[in-house]
Amino acid sequence: MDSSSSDSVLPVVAVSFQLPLIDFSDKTLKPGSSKWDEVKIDVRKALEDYGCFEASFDKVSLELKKSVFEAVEELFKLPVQTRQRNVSSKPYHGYLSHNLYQSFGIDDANVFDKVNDFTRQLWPDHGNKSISETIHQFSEKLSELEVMVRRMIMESFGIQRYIDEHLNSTNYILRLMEYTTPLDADDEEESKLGLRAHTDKNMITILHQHQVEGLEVKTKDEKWIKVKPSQDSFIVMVGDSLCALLNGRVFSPYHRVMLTGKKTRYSTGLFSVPKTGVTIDSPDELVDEEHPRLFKPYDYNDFLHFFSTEAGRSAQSALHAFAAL
Ligand SMILES: O=C(O)CCC(=O)C(=O)O
Ligand SMILES: [Fe+2]
Repeated sequence: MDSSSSDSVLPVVAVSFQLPLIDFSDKTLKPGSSKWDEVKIDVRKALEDYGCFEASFDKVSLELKKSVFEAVEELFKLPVQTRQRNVSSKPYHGYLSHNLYQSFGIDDANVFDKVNDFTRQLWPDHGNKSISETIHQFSEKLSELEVMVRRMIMESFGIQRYIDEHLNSTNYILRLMEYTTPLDADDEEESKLGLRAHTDKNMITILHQHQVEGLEVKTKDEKWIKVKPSQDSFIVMVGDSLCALLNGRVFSPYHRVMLTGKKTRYSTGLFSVPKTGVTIDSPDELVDEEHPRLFKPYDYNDFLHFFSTEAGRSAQSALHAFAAL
């Protein structure tokens, strides 16, 4: 979400790489269990080193993923005037379209009535019950993975006493994305930029790419790596606001989408986003001599607003330009 550019010129070629793969499907994975403590260590390490990891999570079944992408294809077949009826009171939360990219945005996609509001925007007479159910189920189940990751990371940094307050301070938006390469594209081998390099501005993002590759992530040592699509897993990624909340202890990586070939690419992203009026401020527990406070407290909406300005878009890091001390 929230694309900005760190690359003004087109990009160095990415190399294939396997991100840390962490299993969240174990039935004994409950707070307090030994499995939980084991996984927590891996989560923290991956988020410190890469700002992201691959998560296998079988609560979202293959069948449910299949239904989601059938729904996604159906939604993108709607006429453009209909797609544009997906609007939101929040900036950038509705239907978006630029160059090869377009996406729908569904606020509070883990709440059935809200998903119903979305399908009613597109089918005003009676919505679309089956699509609403599919999207709701997917988001609700996937949000369980997102909550586990946030619990683990907060426990791991010794700030568990803020967990409930923190979890209550966010809600979710689900984005359904389509990337199309024009049929008359001259060179099939040449990569085309589907989504410019950016860091996400929210807390945590959970991505899933359906069959067609394209997602690339920049490592701390500035190498671009390709994240292969996998039908069994999701990519969990840190956004700038989690980085700020944790006083820079985790890394929010630049990432982008590069398209090769002519296949249409579909992906989904579940974003946990601070609610309106929430201030992001790192707890004192995370500040000491070795870790001086890095960011001033900020209102998430002010940060987004800064990001929509030329200064925000052109900054190497919008978070640092906006909030660094
Ligand atoms: O389509 C993708 O895989 C990535 C999308 C993304 O980075 C975003 O929406 O912020
Ligand atoms: Fe993103």
